[in-house]
Amino acid sequence: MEELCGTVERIVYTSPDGTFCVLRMREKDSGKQVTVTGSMGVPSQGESIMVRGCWTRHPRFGVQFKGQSMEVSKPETSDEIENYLASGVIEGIGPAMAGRIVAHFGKDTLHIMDENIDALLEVPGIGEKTLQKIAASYEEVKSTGELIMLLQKAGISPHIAMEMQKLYGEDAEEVIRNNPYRMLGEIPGLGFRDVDRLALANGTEREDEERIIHGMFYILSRYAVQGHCCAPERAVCYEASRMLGLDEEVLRHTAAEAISTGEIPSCQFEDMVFLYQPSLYEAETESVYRIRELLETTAEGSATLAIEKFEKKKHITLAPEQVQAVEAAMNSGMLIITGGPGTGKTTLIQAIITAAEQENREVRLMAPTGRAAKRLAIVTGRNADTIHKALEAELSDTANLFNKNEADPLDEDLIIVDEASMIDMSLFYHLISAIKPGASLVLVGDIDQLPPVGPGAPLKDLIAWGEVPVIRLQHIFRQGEGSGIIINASRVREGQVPQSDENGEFVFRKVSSEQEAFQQVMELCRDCHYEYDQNKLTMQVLSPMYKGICGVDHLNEAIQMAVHGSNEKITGFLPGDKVMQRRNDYEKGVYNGDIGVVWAVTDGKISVSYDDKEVTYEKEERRDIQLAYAITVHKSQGCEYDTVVMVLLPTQYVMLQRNLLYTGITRASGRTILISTDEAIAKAVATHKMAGRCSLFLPLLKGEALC
Ligand SMILES: Nc1ncnc2c1ncn2[C@@H]1O[C@H](COP(=O)(O)OP(=O)(O)OP(=O)(O)O)[C@@H](O)[C@H]1O
Repeated sequence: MEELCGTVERIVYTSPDGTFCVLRMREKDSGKQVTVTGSMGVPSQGESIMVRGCWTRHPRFGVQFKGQSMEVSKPETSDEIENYLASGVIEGIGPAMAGRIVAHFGKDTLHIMDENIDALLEVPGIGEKTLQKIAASYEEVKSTGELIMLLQKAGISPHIAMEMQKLYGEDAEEVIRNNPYRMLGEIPGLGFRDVDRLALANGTEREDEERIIHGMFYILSRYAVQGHCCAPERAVCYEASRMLGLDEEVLRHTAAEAISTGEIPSCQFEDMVFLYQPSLYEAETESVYRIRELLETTAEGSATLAIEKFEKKKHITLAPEQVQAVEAAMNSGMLIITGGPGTGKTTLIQAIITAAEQENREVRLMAPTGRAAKRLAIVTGRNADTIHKALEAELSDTANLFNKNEADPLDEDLIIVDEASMIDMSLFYHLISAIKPGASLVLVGDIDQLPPVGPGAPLKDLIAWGEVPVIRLQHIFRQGEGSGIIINASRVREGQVPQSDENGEFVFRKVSSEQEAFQQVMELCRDCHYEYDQNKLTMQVLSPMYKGICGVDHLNEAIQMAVHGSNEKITGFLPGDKVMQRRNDYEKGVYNGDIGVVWAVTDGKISVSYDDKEVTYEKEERRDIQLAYAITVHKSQGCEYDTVVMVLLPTQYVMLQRNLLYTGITRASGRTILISTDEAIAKAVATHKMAGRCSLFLPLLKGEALC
């Protein structure tokens, strides 16, 4: 073990649970910049830290210091103090002001601020008002000092101390000593492992019941990240016993009690007990009741006239299954329409809208992602929202609130949701809870695509149940442009290897190595003049994974260098970079998956031009965007591009699945170029079984599970 001291210059990456980070640190002794990684909590930019750990060599990123634990120390030298003040930790002091203060007081700055903060008035630019702001904020920072020390011993960032101070005030320390696990879900960014370390260091017993129960919920949350709604009790107890360092018997005993009191929700199926996180339990069990209610709704509407009107207007004749779908949408409480690209789903949505309006029924259109909602709005010429927006969701790190719900449902009589295969169990529950009595729901999707990112696969389960009317669209209507892609999509769906077509709409470029695949992608980018804005937005490179030579991270790095003609890796964003929004931001009006081009980077602010608006990101918001020259197939779900370049390689073996290949190649409307090996494609088309998702939604619908 070595100790490394220095100042944090940049936080490069923080894991979503706030435990792991990658940072650049200016080492105190050598003055060199070093990369530090590790699960040791996340410090703030500008802070002085001491990290214990060892040097390692990362295959791609080179030499790094792998930290095991970290302590944040009070800044001492003038530079350290300036960095600390410039980090924004104290309200009213930014980088320029920090420079002026330290230029005036040098390394006595913090001492002077402790003893006589009024002296700051001597610094040019600080008047009474600013002084008051700084003094109040500094007082707060100081009063959290002890708390910071307490947290630091458990390797937790000082930022968490501020959050705790805000929420619990002077009771913060008491919470740590007497009820630490309540902080989970109350303090954003604090994960179970952090709280557990803190709790154990402050007197919580290893066998403490709260510790065991929250430990089990943590294990269940890890299952949820992998797509599972619940998990077998035995598996959860086994994993929790290992994680908590306790005997499995102790775990089982506590679990049995918590299950009997309902503290840990559970269901029984085929002689096995399955455990849930409370929100997913509610979602699976309550959805079953809501679906039964929906199925009891029998609207009585006629579609005949509307169909005739629609056919005349569009100059087409609806196929029998399309007619059946319009009629079913008018007469049932719930309907599922599934079909691949070009099978007439959008046409059907339009026909259903015409029929509903003929019956004076108000329609609401939605989709799970902002991109999909936008596309739906364009093709139907009507307003379409994300499901979250329609349900007036207020999302935060610690809670999700849906203002449209059973008590205050949506006003419309017919809710049509496109891309429904992307809806996870929780969102599905909130959606059907917000449908008013007597209203109907039509879910439209392509069941052969990837399952939702979140836990569960409700559309698939509902189809498998067999009680909800399902219309399967099989006939491919789209001819001409893009049909080569559709034919190959059908081949993949049926387990056959795709083939290049004559029109060049679907090109299968066979390669024999990862390196060759990488070169092909780079050549294509060059040939397609990927550096020009126009082409950047119409062509999209897709890869199944982030890691590897042909992973999204490396491709983005390489394409960014090529676009800017640089021989060195570029850090951050430059004007001209293609970027993607990573979360829904309703205030800015940009959504997860929206793609734009950076047009200016000034004072750390990044201005991005999206197709219909321009958005500026403050320095601290830069994590909301990422380079998007290449994106994952999962991220591309619900999107459509002119040209798609997709790589699929044997090294990405966990991702070699039929539905992933299918989803990737069907993202293009004009041209798909697939870069792969015979071996990888053969494996992908043959791997049909979705990685199993643990959920009792289907048995619950069938009445086979007991809760
Ligand atoms: N009954 C029909 N007769 C003739 N053409 C049809 C019929 N239904 C749909 N089409 C045409 O087929 C094409 C594809 O239909 P549509 O866009 O509705 O399919 P889709 O399933 O929504 O496809 P995608 O998912 O790729 O957007 C359109 O040009 C549409 O006008």
